[in-house]
Amino acid sequence: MTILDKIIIRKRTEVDLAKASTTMAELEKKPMFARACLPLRDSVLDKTKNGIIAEYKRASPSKGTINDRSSVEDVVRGYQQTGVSAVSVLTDSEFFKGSLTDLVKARTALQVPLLRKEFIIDEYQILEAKAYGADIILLIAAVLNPVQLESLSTFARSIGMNVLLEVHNREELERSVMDSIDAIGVNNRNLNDFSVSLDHSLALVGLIPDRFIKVSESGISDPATIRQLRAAGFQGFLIGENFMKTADPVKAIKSFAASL
Ligand SMILES: O=C(O)c1ccccc1NCC(=O)[C@H](O)[C@H](O)COP(=O)(O)O
Repeated sequence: MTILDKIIIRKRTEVDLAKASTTMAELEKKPMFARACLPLRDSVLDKTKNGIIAEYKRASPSKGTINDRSSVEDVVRGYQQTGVSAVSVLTDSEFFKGSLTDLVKARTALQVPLLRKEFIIDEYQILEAKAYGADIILLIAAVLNPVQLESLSTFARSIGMNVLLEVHNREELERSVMDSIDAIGVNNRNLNDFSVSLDHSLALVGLIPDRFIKVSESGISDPATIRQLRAAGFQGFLIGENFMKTADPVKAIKSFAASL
């Protein structure tokens, strides 16, 4: 069984438990649910911003604990000060030590679009994302078939959320392109064996239709890589570990952004 299989099995249980404790109607009544989501496209294309989608990431299946000392608010505020286009917060607790509380803390500290980084398999999690302050949801082609993708992305759009579709190879991209998504992210990390290669982004960028925002995800650790990805056609760059693994993620992103 792969790590992705294990995550999805766990997710089904988590969603059932969450539904039993808070109804969808209750989520819709939460104060943050009523706010209008910030558009990812505008922020990524804003020339005064740097295209980085900076991630708050405490731990991961591939690396174990990355940083369990830095506060969410301090880190995301620091990210925002360096001109990032968006911030990503992992909300999975079992494998990434994240939470919906982290998401709310980030929302309260931020004015840029906020991504709920989660393994979404059910509309309930999309309502949760909005109720806890996210503007963007992630849908992963490796765990959702086209019918599920269409249904979840259409639902997210119907409540005003932005949709980032994540693919890892050509087959996933070709079966998943649809009008109900806003952005396509190519994950350089193979989620089954954790190997990372920029070649995935470079091979797929030319196949992504221009109407979608193009994002390269994972394993980005130096400004020269951003320049290479930009030249290849990417507009957004999702980076977590490179900043979070340092003692001071804000200092790390400041020096990274200064060299862009
Ligand atoms: O990061 C992992 O080990 C991982 C394992 C299994 C599923 C997802 C995983 N990561 C989620 C992400 O997509 C990354 O956190 C994100 O792209 C940032 O990557 P990085 O800059 O390499 O931290």
